[in-house]
Amino acid sequence: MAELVFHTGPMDCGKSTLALQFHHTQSTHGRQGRLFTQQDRSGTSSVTSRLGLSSPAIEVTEEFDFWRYVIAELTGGKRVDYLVCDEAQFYTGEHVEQLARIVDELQLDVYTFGILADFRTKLFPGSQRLVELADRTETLPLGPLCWCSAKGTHNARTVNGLMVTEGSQVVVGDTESGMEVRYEVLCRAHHRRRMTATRAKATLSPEPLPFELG
Ligand SMILES: Nc1ncnc2c1ncn2[C@@H]1O[C@H](COP(=O)(O)OP(=O)(O)O)[C@@H](O)[C@H]1O
Ligand SMILES: Cc1cn([C@H]2C[C@H](O)[C@@H](COP(=O)(O)O)O2)c(=O)[nH]c1=O
Repeated sequence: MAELVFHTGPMDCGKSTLALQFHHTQSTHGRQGRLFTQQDRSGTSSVTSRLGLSSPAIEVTEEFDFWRYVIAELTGGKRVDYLVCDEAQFYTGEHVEQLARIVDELQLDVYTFGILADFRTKLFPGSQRLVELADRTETLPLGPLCWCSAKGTHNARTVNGLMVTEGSQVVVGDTESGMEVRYEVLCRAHHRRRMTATRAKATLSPEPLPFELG
């Protein structure tokens, strides 16, 4: 049975690396797939991993229709066995519905990769629809650590090291330090308390209590 799978986890947990590995492994076993992305950090139509791997990909614009694309490929005599879709959080609900139709009616495997929630802990529309429709949602086992060494689970957006909680849902960016606007993965407790690494360094040494008074 073909499957729609959603591989998720916070930023910097290895999703794009796994997407490229899936594509590579399947293609070396004679299967023919297509790689998709939307607004990759590199600014190019490609899937890029922080491990240095990258591969050209088809850009999923708002108007892009996965169903029409696959039907056109198949009726044009091309072979399509599976789809690998990175940055799927940015896809629309309609995109995800098209992917589910491809799985059900064409029996093609669709492997999607993306973060679940934004910097305010709200689900992205594409991720929400994937959780609703996917046959399986898999959380990647490894991931970045919060500055306190707990497992990093929540994506924070920071400006000069301070966490912000207002702004556009989509601002393409990275977790690299040294940038004015960047992302930092925190544990839930420190995300709730807006305690980024910079703020922790400035205010806590060592952290006096595991909770806030008042
Ligand atoms: N130099 C390195 N050596 C080993 N692993 C690395 C190195 N640089 C990055 N990584 C791994 O790559 C992961 C990020 O991979 P990436 O596919 O870009 O993540 P995502 O797509 O989830 O944002 C990091 O969590 C880390 O485990
Ligand atoms: C939390 C959050 C992230 N983004 C952007 C930042 C990156 O461009 C991607 C995530 O990429 P990764 O491969 O998982 O590292 O999403 C955003 O636009 N809004 C957010 O709230």
